[in-house]
Amino acid sequence: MDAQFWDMKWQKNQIGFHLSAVNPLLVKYFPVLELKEGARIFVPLCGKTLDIHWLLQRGMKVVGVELSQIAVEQLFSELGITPQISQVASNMLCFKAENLNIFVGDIFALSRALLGCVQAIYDRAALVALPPAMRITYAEHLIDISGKVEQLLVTLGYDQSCIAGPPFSVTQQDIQRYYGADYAIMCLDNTSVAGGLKGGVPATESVWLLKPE
Ligand SMILES: C[S@@+](CC[C@H](N)C(=O)[O-])C[C@H]1O[C@@H](n2cnc3c(N)ncnc32)[C@H](O)[C@@H]1O
Repeated sequence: MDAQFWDMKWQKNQIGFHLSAVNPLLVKYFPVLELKEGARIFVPLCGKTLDIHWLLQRGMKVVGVELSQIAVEQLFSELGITPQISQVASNMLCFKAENLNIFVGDIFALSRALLGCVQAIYDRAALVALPPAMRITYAEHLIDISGKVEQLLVTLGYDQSCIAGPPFSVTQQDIQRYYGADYAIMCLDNTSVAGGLKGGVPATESVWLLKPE
């Protein structure tokens, strides 16, 4: 899954991962993060998720990173906000508005200095969008640039032999391997995906709270 793969998805509007409503799991479990109004939350691989609208309405400051400029332009357009756009690194733009910074580029090119201070991470369809070989690097990079803040993580579990990802199946053992050395990992929810994944493959959506240790 390289940049070209995701660019094509956005160009062809093949964005089945994009929910047409705020993720109910975010609404249900956001309070466990115990964030104060004005806290800054990082949404990696953010697409144009409506969850960002909801977080802003909750008084959060949101910072995201997304490869596709199409996605980010649509995000701001749907928010009804005109961003200020600046080139913040040779391979990174920043779309900026009040309480909202979205970096357009590869998360692996996002530094701690660019990201700035964040109090929490909300990962929905980010870890599971990455193939197994990239996930350890992603988890280490996320910890490195965020300073190991708490995470609300949403994953999918299913029989990977039935369909190819993304989204990829991520097990509890995987999460333990990626994050177990740095976080206490609590499973908050396991819910069957209604209708299954891509043509009905039974799948479970899980919510995890990762608390820094
Ligand atoms: C499965 S989608 C999820 C989007 C969003 N989190 C949501 O819930 O709708 C994954 C997104 O990550 C973006 N992406 C993939 N690899 C990336 C990378 N290395 N850096 C930044 N964004 C990336 C893709 O363009 C895509 O929009």
